[in-house]
Amino acid sequence: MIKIQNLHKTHGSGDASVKALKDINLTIEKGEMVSIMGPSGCGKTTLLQVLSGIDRMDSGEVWMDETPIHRLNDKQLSDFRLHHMGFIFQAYHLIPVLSALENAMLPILARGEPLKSAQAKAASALRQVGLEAKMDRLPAEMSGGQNQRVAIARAIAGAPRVIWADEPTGALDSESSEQIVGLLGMLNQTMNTTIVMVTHDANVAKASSRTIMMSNGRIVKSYEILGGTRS
Ligand SMILES: Nc1ncnc2c1ncn2[C@@H]1O[C@H](COP(=O)(O)OP(=O)(O)OP(=O)(O)O)[C@@H](O)[C@H]1O
Repeated sequence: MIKIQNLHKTHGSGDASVKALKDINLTIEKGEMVSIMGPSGCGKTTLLQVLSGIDRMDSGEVWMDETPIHRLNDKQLSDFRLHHMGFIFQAYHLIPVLSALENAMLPILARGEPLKSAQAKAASALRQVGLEAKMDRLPAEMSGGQNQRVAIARAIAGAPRVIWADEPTGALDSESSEQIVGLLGMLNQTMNTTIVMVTHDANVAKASSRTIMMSNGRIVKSYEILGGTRS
């Protein structure tokens, strides 16, 4: 479970400062698939970055199960991210000179696991996303949808508690977008991994079990989605 209490975040300082998050309170249960929506600049990416510990909050509390994310130092945060979180970004963030398999292995190697174990976990994740035949391909040799599937394999290879996805379909055409959303929904159900996803696209949000609407740094609405993956 992720529990967020009285969370505030300001970017910059002085006259140029922007209050990006204002008193966010939210609980996300284990195994939920949650979409965060709202107009440009309302604070969606900032929320994802603060929850995942990529960025620091001004004040408030973020608990992941029994772990107080707000109290961890930089080293503890980076260890926690490596062991318990997976990340998917709009621009894939794959390393161009590495194959699909090598890209998917990276977070596991970064944890200090042996090469063989990293290879086995990455290969299994690539099979789960349907890329068993493309493990040796470089990012430039695959489509956008395939690259995003590699990124998803990289995110799930280490069996994280939560996957943070920032506009995972933002760079894809509608068909690839549908496939990626279907894949995330399937992984959410079969692995019971919590997924928190920022999206502009109401069709993408439909696949989740709950949508949270933000406006001007605040959560203004939260609603369950009938027909979503877990309803
Ligand atoms: N590093 C930064 N320095 C200063 N201001 C920032 C920074 N990052 C974000 N902001 C500001 O904080 C507010 C929230 O930004 P954020 O990127 O979280 O919004 P968003 O809802 O994800 O927007 P979009 O949908 O356009 O990606 C915006 O006003 C933005 O300009």
